[in-house]
Amino acid sequence: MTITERLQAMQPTEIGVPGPTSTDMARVFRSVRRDPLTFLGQVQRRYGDLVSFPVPGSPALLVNDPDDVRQVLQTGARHWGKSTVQYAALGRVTGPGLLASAEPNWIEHRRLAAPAFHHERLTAVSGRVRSAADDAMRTTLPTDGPGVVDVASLMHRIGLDAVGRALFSADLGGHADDLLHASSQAAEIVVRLGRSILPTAEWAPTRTNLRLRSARRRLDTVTAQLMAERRARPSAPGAVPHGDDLLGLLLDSGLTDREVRDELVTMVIAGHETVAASLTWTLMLLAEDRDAQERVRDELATLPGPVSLLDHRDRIPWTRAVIDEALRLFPPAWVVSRRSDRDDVLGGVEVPAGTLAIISPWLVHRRPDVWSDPEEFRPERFLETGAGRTAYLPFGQGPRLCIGRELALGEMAVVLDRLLATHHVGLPAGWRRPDPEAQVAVHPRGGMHLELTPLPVSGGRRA
Ligand code: HEM
Repeated sequence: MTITERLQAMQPTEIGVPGPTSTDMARVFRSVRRDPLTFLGQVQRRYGDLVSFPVPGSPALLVNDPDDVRQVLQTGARHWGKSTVQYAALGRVTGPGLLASAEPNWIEHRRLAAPAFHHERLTAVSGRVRSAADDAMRTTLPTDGPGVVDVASLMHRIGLDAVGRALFSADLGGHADDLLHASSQAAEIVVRLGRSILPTAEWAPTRTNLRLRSARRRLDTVTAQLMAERRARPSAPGAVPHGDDLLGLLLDSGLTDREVRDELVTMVIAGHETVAASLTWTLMLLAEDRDAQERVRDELATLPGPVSLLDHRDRIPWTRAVIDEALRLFPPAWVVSRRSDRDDVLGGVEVPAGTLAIISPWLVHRRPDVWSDPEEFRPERFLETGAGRTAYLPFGQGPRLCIGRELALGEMAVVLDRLLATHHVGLPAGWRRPDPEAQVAVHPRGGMHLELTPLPVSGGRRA
């Protein structure tokens, strides 16, 4: 590339879409990095449904209109791939695992992993998820009077353990601290890399690169141990050689150890932070709305036994509506991105190949033209048929829809069941909602400290 070509490539491509100028961006640069959610909301309000950012080279667009979102993620998905800074940063931790990978690897890996998320499999592992919740709560929840608990940290532990037990049939107890620490460190670096305007060479001995390398090494060690332990386990006569959970399926699939490692790390990162964040916000909303909380408790108490991973589908409509509404207000995956490999049309504007589309479920879920009183917690809206569904994508849309969706919804119902059966969730004195902080998922800044009060033990309480 000549110097002139390079200079030209540094200029934003002008396609006639409004948006902030380079000067505007320079002025708000620091606050954007600290609080991207507020910034995205502001630019949407100011410039509308298609907003252009002044980045060098191909256009970068914030895409808000539900029809355009569908075009990128679903209808035109074949031409909107994942070669974006966001997924390149993630790929530095997960490798080309399911979440970060592009075709053709992706489709083969998705097919291999799918049976681990089938309904029969989820029914079979419901008890394990329940035990993960019970074990973590037993040591954390107050037993003789109200106590303030950081439910964000509790939900993290449960989320990680549940992924381990459901997908790797492993009690991650021995590895949990290491995995939690390494995956949160890796996630934090991924976020930093994803927001950086200047790419750093991977080999450069920068502080970020060194920390990333150390987190990756620890993830490598734990996943290698999980694989070795499984290979050493004698298989039952007539059974699938390495077991029918995700780890077994991957080991029997002919993938290399590196590929299996990438999928395991992907599931740990994609599967525990998101569920933990969703549960944390759900508990906050229920603490703020005592009637909604009582209604969940009453509904769950009508079931003849403990909730299973599939009950959210049709047996507990109110609890499911609460979960759906919490995911609308606080979608943990607050941004997804795609890059086009051919010209397309968004919002009536021709966009060239190479365009970056940034989609924020956080914004789409708060559209006043689709959702009435969008900032209000109103689970009833999800009991009305089809309400707002065209502008609802906590798990994404189209072919790259979250593979863990059913597991996640099931886990949320199971954890709510276990916690609300024994404790009332309330607001501590001097309560102030924590600010949402956009990391890999949207977390409450500084944790979520709620007051948990043991309920009087009733004779009819379910086991
Ligand atoms: C409430 C919890 C969860 C939320 C909100 C969530 C959200 C999402 C979203 C929005 C995507 C699409 C990303 C994109 O289109 O670029 C996605 C993909 C994915 N999620 Fe989840 N997720 C959750 C739980 C889980 C769980 C429990 C697992 C597994 C244990 C998981 C594994 C994945 C994987 C592997 C992908 C990539 C799928 C593919 O591209 O084929 N997620 N998730």
